[in-house]
Amino acid sequence: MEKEPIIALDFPSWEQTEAFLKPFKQEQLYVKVGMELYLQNGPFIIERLKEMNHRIFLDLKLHDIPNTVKQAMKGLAALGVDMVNVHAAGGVQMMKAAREGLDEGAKDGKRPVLLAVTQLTSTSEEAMQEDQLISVPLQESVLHYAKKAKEAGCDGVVCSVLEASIICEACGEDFYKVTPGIRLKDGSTDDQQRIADPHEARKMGSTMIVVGRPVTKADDPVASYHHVKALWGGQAQ
Ligand SMILES: O=C(O)c1cc(=O)[nH]c(=O)n1[C@@H]1O[C@H](COP(=O)(O)O)[C@@H](O)[C@H]1O
Repeated sequence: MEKEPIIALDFPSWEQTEAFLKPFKQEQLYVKVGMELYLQNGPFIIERLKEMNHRIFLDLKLHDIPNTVKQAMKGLAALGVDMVNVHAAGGVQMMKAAREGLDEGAKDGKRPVLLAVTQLTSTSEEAMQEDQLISVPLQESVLHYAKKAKEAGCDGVVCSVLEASIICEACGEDFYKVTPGIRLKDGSTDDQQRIADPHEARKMGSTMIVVGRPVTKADDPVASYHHVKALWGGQAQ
């Protein structure tokens, strides 16, 4: 279990990202750069965050034909980020290709951790069945994707806290269960459907939690981050 919650830096510009990070002073963080920030600013963002010694999950959720994903992953590995992801729905061949790309592009022999997104935490069982024409229960779909991700050589999955324990049983404790959809009991759920608080995440076997708006939109983001971290670490109720 990672001690640091991953903070989703869902901002449009470096200026806003820097302003958010400033009150954290010298604290070393684990941050997530997603589509919003990366696609508008590019690799420059990664360089800046690395200079600040933060660990980086580059969340671009690749989903394309195997060769395209392999070549893209080669480039992402060369950026020296710590973790990347693909959509498991791209299939076993695509996930294998992602892993090959990372192995080939790895910097100093250290490749990023590879995760596969199962069912997005914003997806309810009802929406999955209707939009994707999947008739099995959502947990079964998530578990199926987790097994396929393991078979393809991924290090773990992105799932909700609600599926972490069944994945643990099927794929082992060391297989990463990275869980977004983290909400505090008194907060808003926003567009998330499968949510849990940091304390529940720890009990259910998440390896890492990803938290965005409950921290980034809080009146006092540093205090909110430390509250989340204490709940996650079991130092608060
Ligand atoms: O891959 C992800 O990081 C991800 C997968 C998923 O199923 N659900 C999910 O919310 N995320 C990301 O996790 C973050 C959650 O942010 P908040 O909902 O603001 O806490 C966002 O940056 C999402 O892009």
